[in-house]
Amino acid sequence: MIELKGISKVYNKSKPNEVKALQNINLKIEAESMLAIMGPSGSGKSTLLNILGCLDVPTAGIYKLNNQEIQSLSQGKLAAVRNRHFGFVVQDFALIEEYTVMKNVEIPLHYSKNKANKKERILTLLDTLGMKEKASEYAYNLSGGQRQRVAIARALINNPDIILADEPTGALDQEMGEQVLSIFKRINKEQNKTVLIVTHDDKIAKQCEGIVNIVDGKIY
Ligand SMILES: Nc1ncnc2c1ncn2[C@@H]1O[C@H](COP(=O)(O)OP(=O)(O)OP(=O)(O)O)[C@@H](O)[C@H]1O
Repeated sequence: MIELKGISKVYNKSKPNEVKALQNINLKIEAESMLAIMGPSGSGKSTLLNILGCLDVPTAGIYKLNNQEIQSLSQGKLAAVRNRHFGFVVQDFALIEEYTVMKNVEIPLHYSKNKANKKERILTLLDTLGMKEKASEYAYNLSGGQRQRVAIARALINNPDIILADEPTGALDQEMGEQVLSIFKRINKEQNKTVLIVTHDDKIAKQCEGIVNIVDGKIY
């Protein structure tokens, strides 16, 4: 499903502060797999996730998604690929605090053509994540684990086939982290979504099907 060939990313190219964040990355990710991406701080994990999720483009190399080369698409076409295929979850949840749960999950639908049965779809999704009864609650009244469930619902509302999660359990205690991981496992197994999780936590990584190790911008 995903194939990276010779992907490199250089920030501030040819300037004194040039950083080679990724160097000659070759990686194949099968559809419906669940992988952890691990590596020391600054090793290039977020850069890789941003390129995979079409939030950024590589400096060199080929990125094929479902056999289509996407590394040199225009910004507009890249955004369309991103909206159609990817859902994002981040460490600090990135919810709008003064919005209700319902309104937070609705945000990606503003950019989607498929607005049919909006309320029903959101409630069904919240139900599968154990958050239906909190639909009218404001984000600022939720616990960390509940916030991450809402963020996961928001990532899923457009029915993407790939979930990219950057340290999704990093702001949660062990128990909440385990619960959130079990949600990702369920999404992977029951909804057949590909799940890629950046994590520093060995316990989380061990529960994935495979681990991509990055050191100094290279995969080992
Ligand atoms: N926008 C940017 N401009 C310049 N340099 C950047 C930029 N983003 C990241 N970098 C640099 O690229 C390298 C890789 O950063 P990246 O954030 O991908 O690492 P990471 O493994 O995700 O780190 P962490 O675990 O600390 O989040 C680092 O040296 C970082 O300082």
